[in-house]
Amino acid sequence: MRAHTTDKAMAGPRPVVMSGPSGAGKSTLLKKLLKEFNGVFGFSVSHTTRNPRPGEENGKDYHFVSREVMQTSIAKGEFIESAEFSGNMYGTSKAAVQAVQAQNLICILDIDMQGVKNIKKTDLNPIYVSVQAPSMDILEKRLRDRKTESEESLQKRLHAAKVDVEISKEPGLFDVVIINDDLEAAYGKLKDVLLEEIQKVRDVNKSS
Ligand SMILES: Nc1ncnc2c1ncn2[C@@H]1O[C@H](COP(=O)(O)OP(=O)(O)OP(=O)(O)O)[C@@H](O)[C@H]1O
Ligand SMILES: Nc1nc2c(ncn2[C@@H]2O[C@H](COP(=O)(O)O)[C@@H](O)[C@H]2O)c(=O)[nH]1
Repeated sequence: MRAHTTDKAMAGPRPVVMSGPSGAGKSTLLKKLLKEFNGVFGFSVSHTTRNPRPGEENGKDYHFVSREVMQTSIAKGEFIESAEFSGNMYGTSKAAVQAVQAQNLICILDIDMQGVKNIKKTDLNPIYVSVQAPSMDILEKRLRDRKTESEESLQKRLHAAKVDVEISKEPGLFDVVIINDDLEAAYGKLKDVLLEEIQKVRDVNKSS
């Protein structure tokens, strides 16, 4: 895609983009962050055309929609970015980001590499974090053990992961690249990167 400039109404604390290969551990890390820093972060709920996994909730994990609905919304200019990934559409709506920023929370976007490139063309100005697995073998094991993908989807995701690993080395693309080997160590690094922004939100909340 296709990137659109965000509206002025979307101004607020600096958002955070979490990217990296499928299976690297983005959701695991951001769930820990949302739990520990309740009232500081808010998740930008993306739209997708893929089917929900067991346990996923419509409106919480994703807005699960048909391709037709998503294409129509994109054509109406309702999305900041969208991408085709592993045979499905994914996208960040303006409303998803606005809903978080309206609450003065740090908005977290979990998006793929195409999304990163497209967000770079907007005025969102996030902190860019890449989460990587220690190796392709470990990534494959994590994805297989998660038991969410068909063999076809898994192969597509591993192919996209190889591309992601190479592109993420591009100087200046990410503010930080976190190798998610030991989960607690990776989480510690993530918190270090976001500490200044977390403190800003806490200070604003204290004085209001
Ligand atoms: N440090 C870690 N050590 C071992 N397993 C991990 C670690 N981090 C995450 N995992 C496991 O790896 C699997 C993939 O993690 P997760 O679903 O968070 O990845 P993801 O990057 O969000 O993937 P996707 O982009 O497909 O949503 C999960 O089963 C998770 O429990
Ligand atoms: N460009 C975008 N990518 C997104 C968005 N929401 C999620 N994603 C990325 O898709 C893959 C696969 O996710 P999964 O939930 O099917 O495993 C992963 O890399 C996500 O980061 C989005 O709105 N835009």
